[in-house]
Amino acid sequence: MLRIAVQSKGRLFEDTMALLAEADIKLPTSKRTLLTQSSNFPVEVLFLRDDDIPQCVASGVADLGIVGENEFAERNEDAEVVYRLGFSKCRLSLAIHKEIDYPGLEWFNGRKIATSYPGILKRFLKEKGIQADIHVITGSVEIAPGIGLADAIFDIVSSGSTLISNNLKEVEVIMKSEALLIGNKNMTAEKKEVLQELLFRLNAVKAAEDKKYVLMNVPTDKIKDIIEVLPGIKSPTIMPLATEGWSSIHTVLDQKCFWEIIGKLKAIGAQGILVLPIEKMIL
Ligand SMILES: Nc1ncnc2c1ncn2[C@@H]1O[C@H](COP(=O)(O)OP(=O)(O)OP(=O)(O)O)[C@@H](O)[C@H]1O
Ligand SMILES: O=P(O)(O)OC[C@H]1O[C@H](OP(=O)(O)OP(=O)(O)O)[C@H](O)[C@@H]1O
Ligand SMILES: [Mg+2]
Repeated sequence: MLRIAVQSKGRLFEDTMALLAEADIKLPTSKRTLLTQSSNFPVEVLFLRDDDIPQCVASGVADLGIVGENEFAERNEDAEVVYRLGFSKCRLSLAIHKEIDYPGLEWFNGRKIATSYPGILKRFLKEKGIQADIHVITGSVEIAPGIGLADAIFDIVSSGSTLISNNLKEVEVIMKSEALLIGNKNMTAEKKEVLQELLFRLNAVKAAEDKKYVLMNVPTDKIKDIIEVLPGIKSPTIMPLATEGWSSIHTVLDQKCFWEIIGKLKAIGAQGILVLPIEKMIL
């Protein structure tokens, strides 16, 4: 039985639970238990505040944890990154009042910086030789300069809208972050085996992300032209239609280049194009 520590509520909770569900790991839906077992896979889920997840995994109380890279870096605990999950993307940045002319990092010498990430900030400032005063605050960091609590902030930025609404501007990006699956370094061979199965499922889910299954009817004499514009996983499947001179082509397309390719297919003569979601993909 593998124990996975997951954020009990907050930014990571929904995407984490959705990912486990896509990997067909069934968990009871009633939320208020702190430890819950899957009914169809040998894992149990432990719900914690994200701050406590790295330590819990490093100490072996949990075998795995799903946590933001920022929080993992801040805690500096001895666990390993097992898989980069790709959601909850954000960055940790230094920001100052929007009207200040920013000359470069030396501006921070002698300034007071408010943050919930003192560990990462301290390491960064030391590496750059900047002497600043770190003021630890656990939330609403962006308000600090406006109320005279600090000259600058070091916090999470995603869209940047919190900075804008507090009259701040981002001047240095210190680290990029995404959700990570972290693991204890001393897992037993049995647990590692379950982890391999979990990773196999996560890979299948991730590989299918942003991919579409596309079916279309094409004039048989245009098949060669159509294949030239299709970047499918291998070669596309081609089947004759009942109507003489027509064929059906099936392939997988990346969402990113989807519209561009569909346009080209139509121009060549493809018709009746169907686009279906893909749940899992085993490569
Ligand atoms: N605006 C955002 N966009 C994308 N990801 C974010 C954003 N804000 C936070 N995150 C990521 O989600 C993680 C959890 O954020 P959340 O705000 O839920 O943390 P928290 O308030 O510390 O939660 P907890 O109550 O568990 O301690 C962060 O550590 C970060 O990795
Ligand atoms: O660049 P943005 O898209 O505006 O996102 C950044 C904000 O998101 C997070 O706060 P959250 O909304 O989770 O609220 P919190 O203060 O309760 O953590 C983070 O602490 C920033 O304040
Ligand atoms: Mg937290």
